[in-house]
Amino acid sequence: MALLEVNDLERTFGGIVALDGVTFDVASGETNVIIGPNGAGKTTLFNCITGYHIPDHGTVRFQGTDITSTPDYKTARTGIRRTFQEVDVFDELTVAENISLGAFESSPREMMELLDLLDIHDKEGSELTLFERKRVSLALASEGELLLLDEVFSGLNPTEKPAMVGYLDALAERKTLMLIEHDIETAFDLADTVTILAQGQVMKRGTPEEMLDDETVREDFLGEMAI
Ligand SMILES: Nc1ncnc2c1ncn2[C@@H]1O[C@H](COP(=O)(O)OP(=O)(O)OP(=O)(O)O)[C@@H](O)[C@H]1O
Repeated sequence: MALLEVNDLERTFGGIVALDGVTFDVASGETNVIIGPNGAGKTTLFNCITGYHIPDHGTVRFQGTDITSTPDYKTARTGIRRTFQEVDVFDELTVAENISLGAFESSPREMMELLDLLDIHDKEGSELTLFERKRVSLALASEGELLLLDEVFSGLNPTEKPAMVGYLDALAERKTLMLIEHDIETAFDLADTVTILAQGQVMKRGTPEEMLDDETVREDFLGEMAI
């Protein structure tokens, strides 16, 4: 059984069709990267998986349970956690205090160590760099089994990007990851599977190698990034 099963999801906003029959599975332990042009429906898909939006049609199942109508504050407890493009860390709290808000069932120490946060545990949120804030929000999300990560690389400098790939590789050994990513090279570096979303539909799903082997995908979606 797949960890996440998305079946025939549809979501419209007024006359705009954001998701138009999206179906795919994510296996436990898989790292799935979602790519696609602006307005493709990537964020709406995350919103429907977490229950921030309820789809007009279709189902989302997590660990075999139908969570389609479960609101987001409850899906977090079922094991789906999310990070946002706008990093949500409390400025007036220290790193350790921020992480204590993550409702960890076990000690968060392992995740703090993995994300190199132990040395800065007493630094206040307001003093953190963007890279540090992103690692705090990753630690907070890491209590989940399935982590939905929205553009984790945006705003990072050329030294921080490969370091973040390293952190995500380490996280991927313990968790199932879904990432929305605009940088194709980074996406393909991390992905076990890639999902191309366009106009609210899954255009193709497969390994990075399968994407690169597909001439239509190369021409239509990968552009000059496909070397
Ligand atoms: N709350 C909303 N109200 C109205 N329209 C929305 C809303 N959320 C999304 N849309 C529309 O749905 C479509 C899909 O948007 P979505 O944000 O999911 O795309 P995306 O692939 O995440 O885009 P981007 O890469 O630019 O973030 C777009 O046309 C968008 O304008």
